[in-house]
Amino acid sequence: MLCLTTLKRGPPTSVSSCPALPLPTSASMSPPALTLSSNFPAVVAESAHAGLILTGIGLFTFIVVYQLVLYPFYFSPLRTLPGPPLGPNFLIGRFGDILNGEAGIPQREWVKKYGKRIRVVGPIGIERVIFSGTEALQRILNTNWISNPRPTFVREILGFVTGYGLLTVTGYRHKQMRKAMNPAFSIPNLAAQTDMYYKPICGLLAILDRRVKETQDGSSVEVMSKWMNKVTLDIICLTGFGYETDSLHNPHNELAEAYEELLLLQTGPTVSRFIAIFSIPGISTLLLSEFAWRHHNVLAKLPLLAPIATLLDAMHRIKAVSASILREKLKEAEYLENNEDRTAKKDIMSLLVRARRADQKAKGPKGGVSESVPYAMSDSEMMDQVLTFLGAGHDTTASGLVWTLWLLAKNPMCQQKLREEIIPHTTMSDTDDLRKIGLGYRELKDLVWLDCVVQESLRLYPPVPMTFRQAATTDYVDGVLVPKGTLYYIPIRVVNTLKDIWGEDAEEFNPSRWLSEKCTGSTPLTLTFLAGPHACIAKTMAIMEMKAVIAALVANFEFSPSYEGQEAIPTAAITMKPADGMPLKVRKVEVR
Ligand code: HEM
Repeated sequence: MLCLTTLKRGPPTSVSSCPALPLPTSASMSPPALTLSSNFPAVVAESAHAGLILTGIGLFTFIVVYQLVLYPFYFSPLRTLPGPPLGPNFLIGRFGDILNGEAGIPQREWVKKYGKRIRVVGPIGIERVIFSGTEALQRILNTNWISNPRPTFVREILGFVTGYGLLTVTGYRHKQMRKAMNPAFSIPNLAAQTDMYYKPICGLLAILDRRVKETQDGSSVEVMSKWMNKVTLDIICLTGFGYETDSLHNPHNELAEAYEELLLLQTGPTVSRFIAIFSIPGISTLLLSEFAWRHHNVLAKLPLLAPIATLLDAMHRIKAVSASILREKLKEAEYLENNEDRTAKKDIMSLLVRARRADQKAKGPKGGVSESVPYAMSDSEMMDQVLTFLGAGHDTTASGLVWTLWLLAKNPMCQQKLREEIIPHTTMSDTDDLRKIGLGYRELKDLVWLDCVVQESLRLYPPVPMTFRQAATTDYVDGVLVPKGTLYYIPIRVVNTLKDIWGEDAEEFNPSRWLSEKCTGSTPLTLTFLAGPHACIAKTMAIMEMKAVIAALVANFEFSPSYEGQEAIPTAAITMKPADGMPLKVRKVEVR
């Protein structure tokens, strides 16, 4: 047994200085000098080793106790902010509530109880502050947006799945990229694109029609998430790249299959695992390497890392398709230019490729970086944009559509009113008994009740229920000293349902509230598409697309809950999804 004095202070000067050692007998002391001196180096090494281990353990224990208890309780400048008590488990903080609760609802309850400036301690003692006042959010998202970027772990995860494009860049780089991309999302371009929505939409109508007709009672239960994911993927591929996926008719389409696998990874526990893994410095570079791809099968065998293997595999396939889409677009642009063909391709990528060629020409062979010279995206940045459109551009809209259908299913009168508004704008198809719809940008915008329904659904069930920012500098926000490095939890769903903004029925579905907004001309703050320079670049596009899909569906089908007492269970992952995929009963609307 080693004595403590030995461990703490190095080699003992005499045997008796170590009280834990039994006193040697005269027999065992022979020959004393020789025994001591021959063991001495080993004892020294062992003691030093043990000393290091104990110091390490002590230091580690101190750091853990400091991080989990001392800092949040006694030292943090944010400790006086109100908020839910620490725990119940110091290691995960309030993370369990967030993970197990409905998306955005624990936060809403805390804001109701503690007010608009609160502190929540998350895993390993990391504090998050939640500001839900308009001025504080304005400061974080708008006035001081450059000092409050997305945290690294968010950028790493988003970058891995949606490319290192607009969703991950910040500051001047972001300004340049956004400026280059804005024209592709302008209203004239979007207006020119709306007719591209209708091919996938008509495909969906025909599929649902057939499935309903195949049933005996004329009503089929359909998992809405599945169909909305397919139709939105097909639409973004057409409008984004002029690329026909037709995942609606082709269940083994490689893009659709890869995205389905990614969607399955979007569960609270898996996303938290990703957050932990992507917080390790350098990990995304490693995971993006050829080495990681070659060994991803090894990861698949380790239960903790298996989701990473699935992520690598799905992204590998998505990137292969994206690269071929981009190659085609570049070739096509060159061909059209060389042949002086002015045929205007209306998809977003064609516009970006054309704009890039023009900028490259303006820059000249030497290139340039000053603000006066146009900024031209590199090939890899273009590739990142393809991934961004695919990743950010279909899952979100699909989620918005699913929630809108759910709200309509629960509110049959509202659904009927919508149908009555839309049907006069439809024509009967010659080939089947479906109502065809081909509304353009302006007509979709002018359908008042459709607008109210879609806006109200996006308010109540925002597809992205929350996001994060991180203070890059110490700042005063709403009178609170927020230290550098603090995580801001941006409570999108909470702000969208604040009673002091939306009234007593803030948490209820009431599309009529948007009628009065139209009369007064002022729209209160909704954060569904965020605000400030990082607000969703495709807000108008997403709303138009949702309107076109909902109008076509409601004109032809009635939607109702699939069983008595059905409740929605919004899960808390990156986008807000119904846990059960949202089965709804679909019945054909009678044609009179
Ligand atoms: C209903 C559908 C959609 C919703 C609710 C939505 C919501 C959002 C939100 C909340 C953000 C900010 C995220 C953050 O900063 O943390 C965002 C950013 C973004 N969204 Fe969307 N989005 C939708 C559809 C789309 C579509 C269809 C596209 C592409 C075609 C798209 C592309 C982007 C991009 C590129 C950004 C980054 C903007 C920037 O930082 O400058 N989104 N979106």
